[in-house]
Amino acid sequence: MLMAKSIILHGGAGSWKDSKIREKAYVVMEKCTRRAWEILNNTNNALEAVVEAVKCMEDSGYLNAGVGSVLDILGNRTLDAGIMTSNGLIGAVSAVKATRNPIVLARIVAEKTPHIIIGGDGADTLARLYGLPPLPPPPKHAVEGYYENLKKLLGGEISRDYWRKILAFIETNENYKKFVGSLANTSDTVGAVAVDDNGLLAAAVSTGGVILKLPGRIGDSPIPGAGFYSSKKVACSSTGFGEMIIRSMPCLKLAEYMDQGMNFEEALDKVITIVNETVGKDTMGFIAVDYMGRIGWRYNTKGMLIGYIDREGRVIVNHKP
Ligand SMILES: NC(=O)C[C@H](N)C(=O)O
Repeated sequence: MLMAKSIILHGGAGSWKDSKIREKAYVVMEKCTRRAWEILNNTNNALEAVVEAVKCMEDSGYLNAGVGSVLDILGNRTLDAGIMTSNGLIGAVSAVKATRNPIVLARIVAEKTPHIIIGGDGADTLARLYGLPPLPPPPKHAVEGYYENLKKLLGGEISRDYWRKILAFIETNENYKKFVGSLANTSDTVGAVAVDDNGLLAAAVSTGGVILKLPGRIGDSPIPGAGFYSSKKVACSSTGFGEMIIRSMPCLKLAEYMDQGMNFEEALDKVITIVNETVGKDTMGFIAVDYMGRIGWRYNTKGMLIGYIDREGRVIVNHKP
C-alpha cells in the first residue's frame, strides 16, 4: 500500500477579500505549515503535527482561534477546540475563557480524563491544573474589528439572516439593547489534518466562534463529526457557520462515504454537494487527508485560507485554492 506523510492546515473559510490582516494571516499560515511539517518529519506522529499546527495558529493573534479569537456580542471571548485520531483518541473543549491554547487542552481531555468534552469554567480549571498559559487580552485589530462589526450590525449593514436574528434578539431584550448600544458608541477558525508513515491519521480544530455571537453559544468545533473527525481512512477539519456544520455533519459524512468504498475525490465532492443541498452555499469549507496521504479540500464560501506541502516539498499558501 502506497503511504506518504502529509499535512494540510486551514485558517478559516470566508471571503478574505476585505480583510485588513490578510497579508499577516498568509505569513502565519506559511510559518505554521512549515513548522508542522518539520514536526511531522521529526516525530513521524500525526497527532504531534496537528497539535503543533493549530497551536501555532492559535498563538499568532491573526486568525480566529486562541489569542486572535473574535469577540461575542458583549465583547467577551469563548473558545472551542477538538481533536481526534484514527486510533481512538478524542477530546474537545467548549466555552473556554481563559486559556491560550484550547487545542492543547482538548488533547489533555482526551489523554488524561475519561471524558470527551469539558466546557466552561471546568475547562479553564483543568488548564490551570496542567499549567497551561492564560489567554492574553485580545489584540488591537480584534477589538477594532468588534466595534466595526457591532456598528454595522446596529446600523443594519449586516444583512445576512444569521445576524438579523441576533439583531432581533437584541432589540427585544432591553438590557442587551442598552448595553450593546453603549458599547457601539465608544476581523477565522483554524484546523489541521495529517497522516504519518505509520498510517496514524489526526484531525484538529480550534476557534473563537462567529463574530457577535450570543454569550454561551457553542459552535461545531467541539462536536465530533461536525468540526472534526477521524476514521481509519480519513481525517477532516471544518470551518464556517457552526450551526450549518452541525446540521450537515460534513466530517462524519466524509468518513462514512469512504467506508462505503467511495474514493477520496468522489467522497469530497459528494459531501460538498450534500452540504449545498441541505444547508445552502456560502456556509462552510473543510480540509481532509486520507490514509494514503492524499490531501483535499472543498468550500462553498468565496475562499478558504489553506496551507500545505506539495509533492516537491514546497509550502503552498492560498485563500482561493
Ligand atoms: N469561523 C469559523 O469557522 C467558526 C466556527 N466554525 C464556529 O461556528 O464556531
